[in-house]
Amino acid sequence: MSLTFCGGSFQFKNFFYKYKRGRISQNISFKILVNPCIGNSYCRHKRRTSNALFLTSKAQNDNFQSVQTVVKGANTRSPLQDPNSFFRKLFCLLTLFWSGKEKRKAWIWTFVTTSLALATTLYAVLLSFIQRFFWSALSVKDYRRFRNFMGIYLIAVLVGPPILVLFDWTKARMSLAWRQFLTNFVLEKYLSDKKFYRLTFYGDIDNPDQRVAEDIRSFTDRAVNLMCVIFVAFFDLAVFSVILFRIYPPLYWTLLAYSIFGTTVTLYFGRNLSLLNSKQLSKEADLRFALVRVRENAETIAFYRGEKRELTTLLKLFEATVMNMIHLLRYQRNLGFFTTGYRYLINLLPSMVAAPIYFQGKIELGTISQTYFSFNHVLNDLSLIVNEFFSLSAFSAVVNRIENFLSVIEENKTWSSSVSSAGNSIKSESLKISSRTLSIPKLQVENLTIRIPNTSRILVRNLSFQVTPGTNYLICGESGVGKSSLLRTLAGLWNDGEGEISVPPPESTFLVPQKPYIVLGSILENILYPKMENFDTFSNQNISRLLEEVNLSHLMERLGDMNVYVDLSNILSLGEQQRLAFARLVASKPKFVLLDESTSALDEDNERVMYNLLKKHNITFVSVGNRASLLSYHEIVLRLFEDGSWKIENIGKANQVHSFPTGQ
Ligand SMILES: Nc1ncnc2c1ncn2[C@@H]1O[C@H](COP(=O)(O)OP(=O)(O)OP(=O)(O)O)[C@@H](O)[C@H]1O
Repeated sequence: MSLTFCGGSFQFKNFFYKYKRGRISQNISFKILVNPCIGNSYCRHKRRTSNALFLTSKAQNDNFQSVQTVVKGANTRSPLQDPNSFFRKLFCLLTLFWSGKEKRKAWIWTFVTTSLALATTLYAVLLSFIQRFFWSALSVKDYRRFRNFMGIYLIAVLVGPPILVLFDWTKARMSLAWRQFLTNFVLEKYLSDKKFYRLTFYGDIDNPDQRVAEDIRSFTDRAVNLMCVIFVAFFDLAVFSVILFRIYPPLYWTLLAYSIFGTTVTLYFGRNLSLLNSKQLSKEADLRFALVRVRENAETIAFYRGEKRELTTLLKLFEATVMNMIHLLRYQRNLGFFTTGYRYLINLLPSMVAAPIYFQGKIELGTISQTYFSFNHVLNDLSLIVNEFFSLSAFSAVVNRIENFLSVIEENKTWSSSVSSAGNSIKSESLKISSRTLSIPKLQVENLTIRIPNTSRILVRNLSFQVTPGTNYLICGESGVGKSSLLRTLAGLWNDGEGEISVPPPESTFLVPQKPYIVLGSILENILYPKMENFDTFSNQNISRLLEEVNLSHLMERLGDMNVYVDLSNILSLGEQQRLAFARLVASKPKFVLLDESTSALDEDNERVMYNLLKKHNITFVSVGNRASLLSYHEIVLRLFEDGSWKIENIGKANQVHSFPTGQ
C-alpha cells in the first residue's frame, strides 16, 4: 500500500524530513507530500493518483495514530517501487496543458501535429509500395512499367518534403505554445504568496531559475517529439505489421522476438541513466549560478583579489560537472555498444530470413525491397525504447525536476495565508504567527515568539508592543540577535514562531532593506517600482523634486533623461542606492515604514535628511540599527538580547538622548 501525507505543519515536515519515503511494515510504505493546498488543481491530480491519502493538518510527536487516514485504495507497492510513479508525474504535467485554461489551444496544436504525423506515416507507406513496384519493374526489365513508376516516384518525392517540413514546424510551434503556457503557470505560482522568497530563504529547491528557463523548454521539446514518435510508432506498427505479415509471417515473429530482446537489455543496463541526467542538469545549473555570482560581485572580488579563490570554486564546480558527464558518457558508451550493434544487425536480419523464399522464386525483388522498408519501420516502432532511450532518460530527468518544483511551490501555500484581509484573523495551524490587517496605520504585537527555522533557537520570546502613528521605534541589539528577523516577521516574511501581529494595510506599508533592490530600468522605473502603472501620475517636476529631496539631483544632470535605461546598480554608490530607495519610499506614499539599516551607508547629514523627509511626510517608522545618531529620530528603543529577552525604553522626544540605554 502506498500512502501520501497531506499537511502543512512544519513540525510534521521536519519529523518526516529524513523519511520522505520509507516503509512502515512489510505491506505499507509511505511517501510524504507535505501539502496543505487542498483544493488546488495541481494537488488534486497528485491526490487522485496516489493509492492512499493521509489528510492531516498537524501530526503530534512521532505518533502515527494521530494522523487521520483516508485510504482510497490498496496497492501492494510504494510509489518509489511503482514503475508508474514517473508516469504519474508525467500525467500531472500533461494534464496541466490539456485541461488547463489554454486547453483549446493545446488540443488544436495536438490535432494539427498528430494529423501531420499521420500524413508522414501514410506518405512512408505510399513510398514503400511505389518502391516495391519500381524495383519489381526493374528486375523483370519491364520498361513501360518502370517509366510509369518512375513518374509516380518523382511526384511522391516532390510532394513529401512540404509535408515533412510542415510537420517539423508544427512540432516546434506546439512545443513553444506549451512552453509559453507552462512557464506562465509556473511563474505565476512562483511569484505568488512570496514563494520565490521562501524557496530562497529556506533553500527548499536548487536552481529554480534553471528549472523555469531551461527545464521547461527541454520538457516541452522532448514531450512533443516523444508524443509524435509514439503516435507515429503505433500507427506505423499497425500498418507495416500487416504488410510484413502478409509478405512472410516468420519474418514478423523474428522481428518481434528481436525487439523484445533489445528492449529488455536496454532497460536493464540503462536504468541509472535518468538519475545521471538529472544530476548533470543540477551541476550545470550550479556552475552557471556561481558564474553569475562572480559577475554580480565583480568589484568586491577584484578588491579582495579573490580571483584565485573564485577560480578554485568555479573549477571545483566545473570538475563536478565534468565528472558526472564522464560517468554519463561512460554509461552511454556501454549502452551504445549494444544499441548501435542492435541497430546494425537490422540490415542483415530481413535478408537472412527472406532470402530463402526469394531464391525459391516465391517473391519478387521489389517485395524484398518492401520487406526491408517495412521491417525497418516495424523494428523501429517496436524498438522505441532502445532508440529513444537517451532521450527518454533525459526527459524523465526534466519531468522529475519540474514536477518537484511544482510540488514545492504548491506546498508552500500557507506562507502568506496567515495574513488575512482587513479585520479578519486567520490562525494558520502550521505557522502559528497569525496576522491581522488593520484599517489604520498602527502596528500591534502580542506575545510574539520568533524561532530560527528548523532549529529550536528562539530569537525573541513573548514580545508585546504597539506602534501608534507618530511614535517611531528603533530596534537595536548585538549582531545576530534577531533584529532583521523581527522586522521580517512584522513585514510578513518570517512565519516561524507564534503570537499575534496586527499590521497596517499593505498599501500603506513599505519596507526598505539595507541593500536596496535596483530594478533593471530607468531612474523613473526605479522610483515608481513596483507600481509601474503610476507612470502617468508622476510628472517630471515631481520626480525632479523627489530626487532633490533625497540629494540625488546630480543624477539627472549625469544621465540627462530619467527615462533612459541604465544599469543603476553598477553606476550608483551604495549610499546613492539607499537614497534612491528613500525616493521610492516617498513616491509610494506609505503611512508606515520598516527600515532595516536603510541608512547604514549614509553620512550623518544625509541620514538626517532622510529621516526628516519621513517626518515631513507624516510617515511612522520602525528602524533597525545600532548607530547612536539614529536615536535622535526615534521616540522608543526596543532592545533585543541574546537569550530572547527584550526591553522597551521610552527615550522621549527627538534630540534629547544621545546614547543607547544599556542592560536589561
Ligand atoms: N534563513 C535563515 N535560516 C536560518 N537561520 C537564519 C536565517 N536567517 C537568519 N538566521 C539566523 O537568525 C539569527 C538572527 O539573524 P538576523 O539577521 O535577524 O540578525 P540581526 O540582529 O539583524 O544581525 P545583524 O545586526 O548582524 O544584521 C542569526 O543567527 C542568523 O544566522
